[in-house]
Amino acid sequence: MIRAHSLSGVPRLRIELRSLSLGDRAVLHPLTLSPAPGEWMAVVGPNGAGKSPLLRAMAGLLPFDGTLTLDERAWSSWPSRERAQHLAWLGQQETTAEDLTALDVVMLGRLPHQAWLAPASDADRAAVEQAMQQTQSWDWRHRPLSRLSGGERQRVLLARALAVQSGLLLMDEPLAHLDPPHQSDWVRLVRDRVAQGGAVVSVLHELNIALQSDRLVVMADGRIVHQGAPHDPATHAALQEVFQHRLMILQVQGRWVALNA
Ligand SMILES: Nc1ncnc2c1ncn2[C@@H]1O[C@H](COP(=O)(O)OP(=O)(O)OP(=O)(O)O)[C@@H](O)[C@H]1O
Repeated sequence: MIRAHSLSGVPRLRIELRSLSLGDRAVLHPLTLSPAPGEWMAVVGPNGAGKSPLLRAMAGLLPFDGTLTLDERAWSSWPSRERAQHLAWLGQQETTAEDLTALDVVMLGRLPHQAWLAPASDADRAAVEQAMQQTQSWDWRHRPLSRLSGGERQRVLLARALAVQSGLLLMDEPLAHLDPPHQSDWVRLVRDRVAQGGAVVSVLHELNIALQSDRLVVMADGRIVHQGAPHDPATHAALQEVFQHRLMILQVQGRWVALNA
């Protein structure tokens, strides 16, 4: 596998949230979260727990009552271009211009690095090729997004996020549509990112993948009910609790796995 661009000066992201409302409903309640450089954090919990709103708030995409800081400086006071260089986002069911080719879509990830209306540089082209090779999407780079399968499309959108070469990578259900080998590739990509000093936060429904992260953030009813390592019995207890004791958490060949009970 091609190694990721080496990351330096990864800023510390921190959210201190008092509440977040959608419409007239408070869907998140007081919480604090701060992914560390060199850490992969997996946010898990049942449907409707508030995982997506939390991630969107951390990416500066949803307003909330509280503070969001990068290196202890208010998110809103950072120039938008610098924010976009530091933080890459992969959302759920993202729509983008479907008639763009896969290559053009991934090149959008380089916008934060390009001067206004400037053509792509050699560094931009290299970053795009690297990201597309990493996600095995390079071979169909000239195909429009509308003519790709769900998993192929997801890999292009993942490549776009990787091409930013940001220190912070936030991904909401990144494994949607990915088959098991590509899920394993995704784990390797994330591991590579954090080995370079990056911070990765992912919302995951795949508990077996989440159990390979550095820290599980377990949510229920708009709150973080536990944060801990995958091997920690307290983490297993929290997972059992939020999933109504309908899991079996076992160790198989040195790895923790969750099975439906
Ligand atoms: N537009 C909206 N207006 C009001 N409430 C909403 C809206 N969107 C979501 N909610 C509510 O916000 C809460 C959090 O929902 P959300 O789907 O974002 O959580 P989640 O943990 O990401 O769930 P899932 O695993 O189903 O993706 C739920 O109670 C949901 O009903």
